[in-house]
Amino acid sequence: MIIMIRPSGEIALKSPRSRKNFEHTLINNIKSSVNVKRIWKTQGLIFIELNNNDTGYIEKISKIFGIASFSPIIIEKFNNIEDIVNQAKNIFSEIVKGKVFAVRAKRIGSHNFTSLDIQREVGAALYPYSKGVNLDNPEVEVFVEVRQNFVYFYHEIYKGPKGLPVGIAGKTIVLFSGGIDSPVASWMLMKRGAIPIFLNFNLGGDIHKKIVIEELNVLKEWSGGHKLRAFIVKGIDVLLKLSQIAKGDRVVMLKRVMYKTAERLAKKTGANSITTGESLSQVSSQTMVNLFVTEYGINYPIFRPLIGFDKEEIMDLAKKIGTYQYSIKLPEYCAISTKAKTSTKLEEILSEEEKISIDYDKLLENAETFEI
Ligand SMILES: Nc1ncnc2c1ncn2[C@@H]1O[C@H](COP(=O)(O)OP(=O)(O)OP(=O)(O)O)[C@@H](O)[C@H]1O
Repeated sequence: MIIMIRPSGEIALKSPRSRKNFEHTLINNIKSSVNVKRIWKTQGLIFIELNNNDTGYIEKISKIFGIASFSPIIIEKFNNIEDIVNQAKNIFSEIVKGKVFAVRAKRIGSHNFTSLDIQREVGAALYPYSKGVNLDNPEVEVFVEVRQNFVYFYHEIYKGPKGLPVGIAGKTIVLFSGGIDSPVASWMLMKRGAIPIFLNFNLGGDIHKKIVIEELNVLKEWSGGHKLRAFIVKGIDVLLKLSQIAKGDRVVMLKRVMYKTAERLAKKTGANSITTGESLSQVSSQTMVNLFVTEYGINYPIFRPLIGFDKEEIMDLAKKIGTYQYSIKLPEYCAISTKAKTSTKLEEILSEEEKISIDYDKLLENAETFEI
């Protein structure tokens, strides 16, 4: 089985050096995601020959970032247009049976026929098997692409997720709660080529951990075969410390602890950013002023890809990604009691922070780590 893969349009627009690098990463990701016997690249397209025992390849390829679309194809050599017509008849006569169809032809190279000739002649050859031709609204589209002395036949085009290949953008630390939003934020960074390293503060024991792992397994399917690393910190130890400070400040303080731990982890792992699932004004800890106080003094860029999304949009994406069904099982953690103030004061938070003296390195040393 041969698949023709069309990389995201964005890749073709890069400078030759970046393009080569992006295509190289994409090829490696494809090799790590499906069982490939042979892979080659020509004229901006990637071709793979799959080992026959790879089942579910359509679902797998449709989750590799950097791919715009793909088609299972049959490649043949030809001497003249009659060869092409005969081959098309063999391949497609069953497929157009009882259906209204259209032939779409493309041609690259020099030949003594045009793509219109191919459309006309292949159309005429298939017509007797079909229910008729309709170029505007066909039930089946038959594609014939002539490239120099080869011809490609296909009738299916599957969508890829577009974006850029995972790995081209370096690593980001994702503050990963297990709720609906942070898995979506992780997916969006992966879509732009980042490798996520997950940092979770466990606030709900084994149930919390189980949900986090289930979600990571779903995200793994989108990772282009990259290993995903996760760190699970004992969040309960932090909650105990927070009981010393004013109730209304606790949520923002907890977030500061998470950001600061993420900063340490970024240094340790060579990541260049921190990613969160925050969306402006979604809850009281995500007001603009609270985001300002939360990230004050953090020296890494903080990516919040969901900042302008409303909850419904985020939920729709979570369903598409596949994490929603696990996220909704996460219980609300009310252990840090009362809601955050909508407007915490930076000076107050900084002086309270001194009181609680947290050893961030120790939090990481004691974290449970695993790789998926
Ligand atoms: N226990 C946690 N461990 C790691 N990061 C967390 C944790 N809780 C929250 N975060 C980070 O802070 C962001 C905002 O969390 P918050 O609980 O305020 O909002 P949320 O809308 O419920 O987010 P989510 O749906 O991701 O849980 C999360 O998206 C995540 O990036």
